[in-house]
Amino acid sequence: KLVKNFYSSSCPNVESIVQQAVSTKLSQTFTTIPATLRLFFHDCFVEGCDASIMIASPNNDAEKDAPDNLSLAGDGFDTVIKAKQAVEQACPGKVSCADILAIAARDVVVLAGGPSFNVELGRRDGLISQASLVAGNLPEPTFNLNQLNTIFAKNNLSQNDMIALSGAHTLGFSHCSRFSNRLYSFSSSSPVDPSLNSTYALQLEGECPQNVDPNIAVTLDPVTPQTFDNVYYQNLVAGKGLLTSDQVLYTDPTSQPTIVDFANNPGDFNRAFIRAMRKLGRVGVKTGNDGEIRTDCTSFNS
Ligand code: HEM
Ligand SMILES: [Ca+2]
Ligand SMILES: [Ca+2]
Repeated sequence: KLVKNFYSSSCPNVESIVQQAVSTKLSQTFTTIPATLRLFFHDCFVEGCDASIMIASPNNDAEKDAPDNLSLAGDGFDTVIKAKQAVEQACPGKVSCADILAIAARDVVVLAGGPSFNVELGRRDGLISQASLVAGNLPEPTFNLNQLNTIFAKNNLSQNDMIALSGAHTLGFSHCSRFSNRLYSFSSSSPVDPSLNSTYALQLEGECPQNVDPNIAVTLDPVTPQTFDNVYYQNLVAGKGLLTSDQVLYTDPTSQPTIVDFANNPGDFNRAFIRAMRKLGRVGVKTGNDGEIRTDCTSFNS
């Protein structure tokens, strides 16, 4: 079981050390924020929140090498690596990479203007990281509501949690390939997804022309891409959800009332997001003598 003050005697300053490292990294690049938040999510959904995502393999067969993880921005990994190095200076061998990632994910939300919250700690680092274990465990941007609910339910997260966590798309970018079907090949009768706001669709066609350079990415929240706020939900109400999996949360009548609530009441969103982040942080955790405390987040202790 995780607890808030897990390191109060073994590494009392861990949270301020991590926060300092995250701030320094942020002063170098804004991508620190969305990259770290997404990294936490992808870690927790595969083998639990155990920093399995951090392992680097010389054979490119670790979790991070799986197709679903190739678009994770390097700055998220770098944030955790830097924070771990700073923590090791103060308290060598005490704090897991999994906990450092959980703290850093909270810190980036706060640094982007989002709500602050306590992070439960005591996770141990996993001993497994395999690319082959990723497929089927992460949601795809083409998922409908049922598919989203099913994959989140496997991780003890409710529809409400799933909707709140999707609010992370208030920050960051998506490559054109993840949604271009909505612009050019939606259906035989309508190449453009009719749930897309038509002005927004034209804007996206401008940013993502057919056969665009695969490195081009556009903001997930076209209005406030650098601020953690509830504008993501206001966008969905306006037909400005970038991914199918975003827009479906408003289109589907089952989830629409929650979207309208979060769009109108930022306090409701913030409370739901905090609760969901805590629950996400408990997924599949190893505690006690399970796993290990890695010295270097990118490799198992030998
Ligand atoms: C609900 C199901 C979800 C789906 C289908 C999904 C899918 C995606 C996709 C396709 C991208 C764009 C990747 C790229 O092309 O580079 C993305 C980006 C992102 N996702 Fe999600 N995601 C989901 C949930 C989440 C959750 C729960 C979080 C965190 C709590 C999250 C955080 C992010 C962030 C911050 C970015 C921007 C990354 C960056 O700019 O580097 N997503 N997501
Ligand atoms: Ca993991
Ligand atoms: Ca925003």
